[in-house]
Amino acid sequence: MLCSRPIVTQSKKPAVLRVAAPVPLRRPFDYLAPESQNPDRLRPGIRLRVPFGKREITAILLEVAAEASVNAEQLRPALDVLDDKPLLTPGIMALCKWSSDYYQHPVGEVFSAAIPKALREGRGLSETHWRLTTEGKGLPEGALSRAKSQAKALALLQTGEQLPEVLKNAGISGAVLRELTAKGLVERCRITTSLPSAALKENGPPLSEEQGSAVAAVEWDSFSCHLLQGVTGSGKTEVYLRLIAACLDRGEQALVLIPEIGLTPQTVKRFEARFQSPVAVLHSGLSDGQRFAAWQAAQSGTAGIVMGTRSAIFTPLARPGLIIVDEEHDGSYKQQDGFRYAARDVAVKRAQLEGCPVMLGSATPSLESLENARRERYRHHFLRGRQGGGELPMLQTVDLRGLQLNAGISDYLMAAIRETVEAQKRQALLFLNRRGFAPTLQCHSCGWVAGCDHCDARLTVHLRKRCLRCHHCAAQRALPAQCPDCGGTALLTHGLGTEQTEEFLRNVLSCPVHRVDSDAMRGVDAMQSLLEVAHSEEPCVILGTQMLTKGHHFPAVQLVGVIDADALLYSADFRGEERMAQLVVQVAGRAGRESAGGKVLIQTHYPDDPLFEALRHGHFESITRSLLDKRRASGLPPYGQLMLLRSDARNERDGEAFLRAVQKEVTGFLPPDCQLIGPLPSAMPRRAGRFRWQLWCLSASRGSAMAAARLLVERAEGLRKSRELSWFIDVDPSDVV
Ligand SMILES: Nc1ncnc2c1ncn2[C@@H]1O[C@H](COP(=O)(O)OP(=O)(O)OP(=O)(O)O)[C@@H](O)[C@H]1O
Ligand SMILES: [Zn+2]
Repeated sequence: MLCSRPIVTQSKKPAVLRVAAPVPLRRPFDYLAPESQNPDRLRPGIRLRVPFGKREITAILLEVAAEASVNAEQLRPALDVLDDKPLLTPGIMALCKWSSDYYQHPVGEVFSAAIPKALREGRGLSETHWRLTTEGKGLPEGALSRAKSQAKALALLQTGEQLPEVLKNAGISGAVLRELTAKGLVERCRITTSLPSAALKENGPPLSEEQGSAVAAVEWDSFSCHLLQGVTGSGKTEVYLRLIAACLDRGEQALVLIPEIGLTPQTVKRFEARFQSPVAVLHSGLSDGQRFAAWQAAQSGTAGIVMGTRSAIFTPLARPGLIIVDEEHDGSYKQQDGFRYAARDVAVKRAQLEGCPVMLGSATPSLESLENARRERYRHHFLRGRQGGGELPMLQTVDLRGLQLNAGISDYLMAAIRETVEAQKRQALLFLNRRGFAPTLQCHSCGWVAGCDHCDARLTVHLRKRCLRCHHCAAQRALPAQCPDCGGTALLTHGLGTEQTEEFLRNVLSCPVHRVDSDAMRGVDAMQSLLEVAHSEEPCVILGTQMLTKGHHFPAVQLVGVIDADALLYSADFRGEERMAQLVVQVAGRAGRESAGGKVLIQTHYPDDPLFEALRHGHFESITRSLLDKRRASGLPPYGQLMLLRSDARNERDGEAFLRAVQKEVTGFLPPDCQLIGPLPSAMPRRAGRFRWQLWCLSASRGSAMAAARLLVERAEGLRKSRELSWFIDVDPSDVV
């Protein structure tokens, strides 16, 4: 940090502490060591309190350097050293530095992703944890069952040592622990690097040949990347469980990424049924205290298994041994704001840095991963058949041309729904990727259409809440009774949403209809109660958006209907077709998971489209092959590396002008295999009152892409711009619209 007066006047050249500070600037900052500080304590990965402008902040020590990057006489000393030993492991330190460089994001903000809030605010780590005494371990089962809290504490401690925070989060008070201590059953001890338990609570089923060879192919102790392509219900999770068992057996920890919070309770339950070792869970739905506890359990090594959504990839592990990324194709692995990383790609990098195996699993792998497998960078394993009694469902298209539709449903689909819920007493799952009642409201007298004042978009009619809502910004207003232009009272709705189909089905069916979309499913609990319904196996219809496609297990679903496949067919994004194929295969995969005779009906006006043709024959591989050919011809990912420089401004032309200026600055300096395209307006140019432009940069190699990213950011930072214009770089964007 710069300061006008010299603070240090020692003759010997003082050590320079280079830190990552949690500020939006793309560079590290230098400080002097606090006076009277033991230099042995100054190891990379510890936290320091440092002055920053007029504030004090917590920063992470990156390195002790010999030379300052500014005049050494201007350095200010750090105020305090907060940790005796590094909070972050060398693996995480290297990962954060790589991510900051690769995604061109400020290093301090990247480090913030790796540390829970409590620690960023300077709180200390626990130095002790609780464990059972010899007497506690010997206690017969059911002892203390009358003292509920005490019994609960003992049960938790039976799975291994526990941090005070973990016990507190489980509702166990200090008083309970004191009582147990007085009885000589538990004790508090300093945290040692004990190994997590490798014992199993239950053995899994004997593996199929394909499962067995995927497990056997994983070599330990060194980096290797595996792609497990297994049809829905083929036993991918069983492969993960076996690998985790082997990892725990080696005294190492496994990190498992899953795409959705909604999937966590289910998956955690399945893992906890298998292993003695505690599972530390990290996702965005946790309180700060819960997050702190889970993070510590991972970092100290007490949790053998660490499971979480996207950001869990930055959790330090005392002894990393295995990384698993389930549903690796899922869009939620890409962060869409701030630090825009792709957790699947970061996971592969992390495995490489930590020297451990990583397994990516999916029924519908991304084209990126398939191409890596084809080039033999990843080892490719297949699970081709279903396990556990299910058979892959039959897929059929329903030609909608000329057919009468009720709330989007043809008589043919309706008959199949009735057959399923009324005759077979099973469940039907219907997929419609649009929430609300209808996407358009129009005046029948003058043609007025309800549009958003802030976006280039129409407002969606939500009949139940009697309002119009923009699905792109937060705008909402009451449903008008009259046309605001001509006063006409005949207002029509066009198009279809889940609310409308739900209402129709409720009127014609006697069984329950459950709607699953982000309006109906607020919070983790809503999904849990839906899953309870699904597992109760009562005949019902489950109607929902892509929330339904996320790997949930619906044992009683016999019929899957895709109501409007055409809506998926045309997309402004070059990944549109890939997503559509993944979505259809995933949603189809919910049918017939535990019995034969599952059926999938896809309603479309284009039954001859080659995509449907291939899907009908169950040829996901032939679809991906033809999609890869198209990408190769256009040089798009995975054959070229894409990044976008995006701007966002209140004035219609500012963003374009800014990107043009950047383009001019870098022209002639980019690596020869990089190509700039644009500036182009976004597919929806105005959103939430701001105009959005993008400059594409397509590179033939990763090395050039990284060089180009650095240059683009450096030049963009150097340009003058209006205060209300903002810009950012998106490396490997998942959405380009
Ligand atoms: N080798 C096996 N023998 C018998 N049953 C198995 C075997 N492997 C898995 N199963 C069972 O088959 C069912 C599906 O397995 P699993 O959940 O592992 O599949 P998956 O591929 O992960 O499914 P998803 O489509 O949700 O990704 C489960 O009920 C599981 O217990
Ligand atoms: Zn809007």
